[in-house]
Amino acid sequence: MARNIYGLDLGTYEIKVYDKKQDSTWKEKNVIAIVDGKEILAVGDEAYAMFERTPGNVEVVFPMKEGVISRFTDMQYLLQNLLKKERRFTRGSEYLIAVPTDVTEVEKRAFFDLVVHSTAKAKEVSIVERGVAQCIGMGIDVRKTKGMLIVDFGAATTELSVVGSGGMVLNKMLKIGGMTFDVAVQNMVRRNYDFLIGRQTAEALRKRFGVLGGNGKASMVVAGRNLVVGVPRYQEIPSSAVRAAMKESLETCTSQIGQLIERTPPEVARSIRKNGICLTGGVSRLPGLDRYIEAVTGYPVHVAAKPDLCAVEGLRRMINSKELKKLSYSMLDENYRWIR
Ligand SMILES: Nc1ncnc2c1ncn2[C@@H]1O[C@H](COP(=O)(O)OP(=O)(O)OP(=O)(O)O)[C@@H](O)[C@H]1O
Repeated sequence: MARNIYGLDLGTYEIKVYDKKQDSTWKEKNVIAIVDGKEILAVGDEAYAMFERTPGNVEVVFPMKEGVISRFTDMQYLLQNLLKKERRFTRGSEYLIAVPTDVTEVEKRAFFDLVVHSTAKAKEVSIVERGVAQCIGMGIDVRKTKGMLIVDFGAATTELSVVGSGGMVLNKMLKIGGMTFDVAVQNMVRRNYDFLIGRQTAEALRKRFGVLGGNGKASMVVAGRNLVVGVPRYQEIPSSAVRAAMKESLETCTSQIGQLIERTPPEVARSIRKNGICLTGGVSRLPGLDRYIEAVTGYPVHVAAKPDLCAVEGLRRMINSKELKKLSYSMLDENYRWIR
């Protein structure tokens, strides 16, 4: 069978894949369900549907943690199964992988090993900084732009990338993301209401209320367990409490954005002021997040169309353009060095 080319954006929460042969993009949850510590029960969206609903002998695991692969074998199994699942998978294919910049060489190398040392038997593996892929995904000519600041609000990380003149100028990865907000909301509900809710309920609360907007008096009734009487109950949670729970993490993000801009060379910073800050990643869909960042930083803020698919869209464009492909690095190349 002729070789295929896959574009992979491996996120802590969701895997996004571009398949050149099918010319299609798909995404699935980066989750695996394991029975008795060894047998695989389900992968992807199917496994996520079991999250927090399984019996004691079934473990639902996220094989990536804070943007990097933490359970290599599980991740390898998961990816291979997702690629094969009802899709015409081609062994010995080519891979273009979007990787975070602010991680160690060993952590980057794991993305390479994932497809080379597996039954996928990749023939060629190239990588590109995720910030650069996202810039391309937004239709920006990275070779010509003098300065762009991309803030990728993911599930477990927020990656700040200053891109200019065809490459990465500055980059910083924060260990804050949608899951951090979910845990903060869960803790707030437990502390203020003696009430236990699951992560998916916390996620639903923050997605509904966001950061700004509305009349501030909205509330939502959620199911959970009352910790005083120890039985399942319903509890009304006001939007103000949810927003207060996310405040500290949001402030850390905006202060880090400010610090990165301060470290940016003046010429590049001037372009950022003109172009504004671009928000990508699933969490940038939070209602009011763009206006909040705009108010705190004083910079114009835009949210990318389909923000969670921005990087994989960039990979699609790179795979289909010889010129753009030059912005990636082959990991099989002896001269490969991540930082030029
Ligand atoms: N409409 C929405 N409102 C708010 N948050 C959302 C919305 N849709 C998705 N999210 C959040 O986006 C996150 C997933 O985004 P994304 O796919 O960019 O992350 P990821 O790439 O898997 O993670 P990371 O980049 O940290 O490794 C989840 O935390 C999810 O709750």
